[in-house]
Amino acid sequence: MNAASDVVVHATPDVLAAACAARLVTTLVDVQAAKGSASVVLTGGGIGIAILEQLREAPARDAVDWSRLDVYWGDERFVPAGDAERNEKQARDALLDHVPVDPARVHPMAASDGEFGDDPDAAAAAYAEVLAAAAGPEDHGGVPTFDVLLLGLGGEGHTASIFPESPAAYEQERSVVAVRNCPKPPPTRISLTFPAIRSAAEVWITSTGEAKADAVALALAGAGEVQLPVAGARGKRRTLWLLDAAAASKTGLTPRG
Ligand SMILES: O=C(O)[C@H](O)[C@@H](O)[C@H](O)[C@H](O)COP(=O)(O)O
Repeated sequence: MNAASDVVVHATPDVLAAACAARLVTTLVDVQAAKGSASVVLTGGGIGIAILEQLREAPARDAVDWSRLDVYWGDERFVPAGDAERNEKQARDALLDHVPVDPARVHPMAASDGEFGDDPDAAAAAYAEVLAAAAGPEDHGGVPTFDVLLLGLGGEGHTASIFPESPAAYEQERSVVAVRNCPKPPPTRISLTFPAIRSAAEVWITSTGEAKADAVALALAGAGEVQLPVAGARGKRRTLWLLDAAAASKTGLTPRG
């Protein structure tokens, strides 16, 4: 864990989701003011989708110029497009279908009934090409410098779909990989790897609940990224942990105010 990690603790999951949504609005507005457009990488999972739902209802929501926002995913469940398990479907239901995003700037990972059929390796390679096409001369490794990359984490320390001791946890070359036999269903997924995650300017790790408290504490204490993948999630400029009191309960940190 790099020393530059910041940790913010909110009292409850609802306050956390609302505060993250507000933080996302102001961050994206600032980035768009500075460089004309912005990019965000979305995550699946309970808090990840709750943030999008709060963002949909946020009073300042439309301070963001949705037409100048590039949307990516950190991981995706490799299931049919209409499957309720799809992170893309959940994100569209929660937010993207309610704001005027430019469809050409929304980049979902392929579904298992899409153009690559039931071949997650081909789907992963295609997404790596999407990222490479979006990378600029100043970017490294064929991945754009995402402005904000959102992540969740599992109780055993997974993040995106990088699970402990899995092949993805050792991947240092490719930006996107297929992941099989995941302990968290559905079993087949597509995921950004650590090099891609670490291309982000800011990585925001969001988590709630006692079940995550050990993984949070271990990651902040410097655990290794193969055994505890969330420990390998860090941004080029900032790594921000956004937690509720329960997830932070073994860090000695408590909500302020
Ligand atoms: O597609 C996924 O499942 C997510 O990307 C995954 O990494 C998730 O963020 C964590 O498992 C936390 O999920 P919960 O917040 O629901 O515990």
